[in-house]
Amino acid sequence: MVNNPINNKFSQEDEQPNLKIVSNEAKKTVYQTQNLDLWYGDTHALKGIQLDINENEVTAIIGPSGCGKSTYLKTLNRMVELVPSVRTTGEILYRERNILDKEYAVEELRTKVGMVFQKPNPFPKSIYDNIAYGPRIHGIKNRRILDEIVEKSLRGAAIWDEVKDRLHENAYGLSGGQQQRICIARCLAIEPDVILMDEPTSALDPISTLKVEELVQELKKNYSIIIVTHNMQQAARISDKTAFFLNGEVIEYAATDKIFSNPSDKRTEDYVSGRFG
Ligand SMILES: Nc1ncnc2c1ncn2[C@@H]1O[C@H](COP(=O)(O)OP(=O)(O)OP(=O)(O)O)[C@@H](O)[C@H]1O
Repeated sequence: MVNNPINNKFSQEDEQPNLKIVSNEAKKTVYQTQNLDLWYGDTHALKGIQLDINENEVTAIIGPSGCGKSTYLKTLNRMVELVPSVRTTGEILYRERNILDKEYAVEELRTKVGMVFQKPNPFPKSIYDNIAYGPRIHGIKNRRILDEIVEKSLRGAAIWDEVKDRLHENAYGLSGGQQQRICIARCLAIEPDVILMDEPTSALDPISTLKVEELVQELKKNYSIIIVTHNMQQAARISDKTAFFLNGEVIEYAATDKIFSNPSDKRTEDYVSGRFG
């Protein structure tokens, strides 16, 4: 039977004096997922998910293909609603309000929660227009303000120096790794609270991957980051907490050190040690 990861994770860590003790007390919770179930038609893709996500941390979601990682991520900005057969029960509290409540305006949520996808997806526009796109939609027309936002966002995504002399060239002319950082900059331009990342480095070479990983570490000072990754070394390198999903359930959720060095559940141990998945 699956342990309740939320209720027992800290008490288990307290019993392990050599492990880093993670306290929830100092950090605020950005998302609280409570009894979340999700179906695509008859497919029960998420089962009884309980997960609290802290602000200013990197939370990694790991697990084998088809276990529900992307589905869970896409519930956090309600993108999953784009699939007509989707049905959900339970609650996802974002800053203490249930985003699954129909009264919660999805447009409002999307201004707070940005998303970066597996494949870099810049618009077929100039670098400048890619970053200015969101702010313009929100009514900002003043050129000087837009210039400031563009520079700040590109600096925030650690790509300003590489593109500052070619802001009006098409973003498609950049490398894949640069395009991904443009997409992160585009996300920052709307000043989100949370950044969701769905395997953001799986299409990138090792050097670009390293740059994005370093960037994630930097960004967590100001944002809460939730990242789906197949790359367990990446989860171990960059995340504070890790949730292990299997068959639509959260099997274990704890400090990343614990998940990778001393997991409580045999299935987590088998997965992180490469015995399946
Ligand atoms: N649009 C959809 N319509 C129907 N079923 C879906 C849809 N998207 C996902 N599923 C099903 O939901 C389950 C979870 O899929 P999901 O994509 O969330 O898994 P994942 O862990 O992200 O997988 P991967 O690592 O391969 O990306 C799977 O059984 C999948 O087939």
